[in-house]
Amino acid sequence: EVDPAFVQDQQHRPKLSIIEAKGIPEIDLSPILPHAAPDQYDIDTLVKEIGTACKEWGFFQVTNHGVSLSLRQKLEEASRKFFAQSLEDKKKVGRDEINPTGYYDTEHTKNVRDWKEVFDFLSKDPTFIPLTSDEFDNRVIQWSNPSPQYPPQFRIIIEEYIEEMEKLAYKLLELIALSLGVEAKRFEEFFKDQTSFIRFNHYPPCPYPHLALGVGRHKDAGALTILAQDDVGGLEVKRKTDQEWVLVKPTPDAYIINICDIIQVWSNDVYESVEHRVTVNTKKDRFSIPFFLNPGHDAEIKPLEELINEQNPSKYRPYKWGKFFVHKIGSNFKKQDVENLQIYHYKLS
Ligand SMILES: O=C(O)CCC(=O)C(=O)O
Ligand SMILES: [Fe+2]
Repeated sequence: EVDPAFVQDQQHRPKLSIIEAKGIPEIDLSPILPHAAPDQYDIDTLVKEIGTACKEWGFFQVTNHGVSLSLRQKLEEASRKFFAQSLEDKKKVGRDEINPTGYYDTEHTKNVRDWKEVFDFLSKDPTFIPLTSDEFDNRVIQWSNPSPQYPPQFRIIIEEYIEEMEKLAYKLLELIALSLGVEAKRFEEFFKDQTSFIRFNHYPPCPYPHLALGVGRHKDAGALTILAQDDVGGLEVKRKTDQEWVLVKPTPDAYIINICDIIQVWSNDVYESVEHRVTVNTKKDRFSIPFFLNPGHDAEIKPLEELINEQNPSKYRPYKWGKFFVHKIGSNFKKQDVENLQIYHYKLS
């Protein structure tokens, strides 16, 4: 018998026939590789491509991104070894309500349990974060990273990989800023005390792929996500043109990039954070590794002044990233009776 905690409402259950998202743009980043001689024409073309992808899909894949393939393979190998341990060993680096980093297997998305297990690791150790989501509570606490004992070197490999993710994320942010017509470094200031983290996902085979999801439909709350998926497939994106769920076909060595809620707000809805989800299958384990680029907890998020005017007024009321983040994390940790906080709750009507 399937545990009802995992069962999706009828209208959110996956279809068995899948549409392949051939349309998801694949973007070659070689014009901005460190050794590339900068050619203004190539860079302008790249910026246009990124702008179109952000507008039409909210998702794209990048190749020639400069991240070492052997480092990625080392990390993927370490992730498999970590999850292959006994539950008891994994729980030695388990998450709790005080320090929500490390291992856990009970995440909920929109109050339905996800068919997966996870290991989270922060970019910055310590990371400063508000104690509560109450806007009048000024107390700040520190989160720190777990110290996994197995596989050996796991921590060092993760730290090395995170450095690469940050470099790629900043390059992408510059291209996105240019595509919106603002200064390349416009977003830099928000990331001084960043709250970014990397997540290791393991989706075990599931006997009820028609009822459960690896991750239920959701939008990512931060600025930008850089995802490495393996060759199994399962990530689906809600296509903007017709609201159909389409599969993001695995491309070896490419990264999947998606615009998250904060860029949606900064751009005043020129770009949108797109819904996605992960389906599971009865036979294969699937592994993925998203890097979530998040600003400092104190960053105030609102549409960029350069993009609003009398004809095009701000569509959002400002919010503090840390408060939003803490609220979200609390609701993913356990099932709640109320609707979770979503970015549209900040929309001005
Ligand atoms: O596993 C995947 O492909 C995507 C996971 C995801 O969307 C998330 O962790 O936010
Ligand atoms: Fe996601």
